[in-house]
Amino acid sequence: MTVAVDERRDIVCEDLVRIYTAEGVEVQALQGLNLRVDAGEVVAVVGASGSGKSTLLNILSGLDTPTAGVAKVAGHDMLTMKGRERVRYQRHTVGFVWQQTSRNLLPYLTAAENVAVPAAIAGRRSRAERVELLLEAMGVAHCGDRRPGEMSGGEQQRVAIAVALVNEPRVLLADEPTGELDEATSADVFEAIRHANTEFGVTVLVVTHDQTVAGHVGRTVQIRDGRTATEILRRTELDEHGQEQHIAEEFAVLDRAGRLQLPDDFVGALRLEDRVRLALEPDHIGVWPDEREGRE
Ligand SMILES: Nc1ncnc2c1ncn2[C@@H]1O[C@H](COP(=O)(O)OP(=O)(O)OP(=O)(O)O)[C@@H](O)[C@H]1O
Repeated sequence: MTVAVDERRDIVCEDLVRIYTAEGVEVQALQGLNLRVDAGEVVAVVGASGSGKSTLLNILSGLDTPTAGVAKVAGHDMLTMKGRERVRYQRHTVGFVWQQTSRNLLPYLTAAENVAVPAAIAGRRSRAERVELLLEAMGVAHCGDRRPGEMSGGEQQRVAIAVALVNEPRVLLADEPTGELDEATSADVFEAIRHANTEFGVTVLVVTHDQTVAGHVGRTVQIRDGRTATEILRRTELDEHGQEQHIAEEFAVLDRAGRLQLPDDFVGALRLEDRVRLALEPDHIGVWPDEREGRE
């Protein structure tokens, strides 16, 4: 039974911890993060600067090793993966898109050549057709013969997605893919990422501080202080007039130990601090401020 459940999960992080030690000072970048992404999902991890987003992506891409916990991508264990498995993993299992366009594309090659490079390294046949198909799918067929310096930032990132997809990865990881773009161009890039999911079936994890990503993905996970805090799930329903309604609902993440992090605005609205009163009701749990006498 457990195997069947794991096969559906392309990304599993359980109690993931990453501690950096710099000049004798410890920084806990990830403090027991929990995250699960099912095969075929598009999930965004959103958080403020310093919340641990890049640390998470570096671990999932096999560039960094966690200090403790579980991190698995498409069955590969990020804590134990070494040498040849790591190379195979980075070449075939995952595709990456980074914030800096210069990290995604080689400046002296055209878009088509950039897409062809990882395919050539992997020894793929029929490369030209695959390159053409991907540039077309990402809406940048017109950029095939241009070098990165001759394309807009948004076009470069869409070519970068094509590069990431060329070896048919199971998972696409994107770290701030719109960090250097304006809002309209960012929306195009997020749509291209979504299109990669619907057309090629790739599971997607986008890490960003850009809250507008929520409008483009099925699930947005909020990360705070190296932990996943709340989630927003989007779904589409038909109303009584047959019109599509987009519904976004916020959920708190409950970890395996039963810990729950309340959203900041809930805590602020009721001025909750230190201790709260709990009551188990038939279908919900009540949470109240601690208003015993003597408390301010
Ligand atoms: N190599 C490192 N050595 C020491 N501390 C680090 C290192 N990398 C990251 N950190 C610290 O870990 C924490 C999380 O950093 P991380 O880069 O993952 O955050 P982030 O959410 O990606 O931030 P940003 O959006 O600014 O890139 C921060 O406090 C950061 O200073």
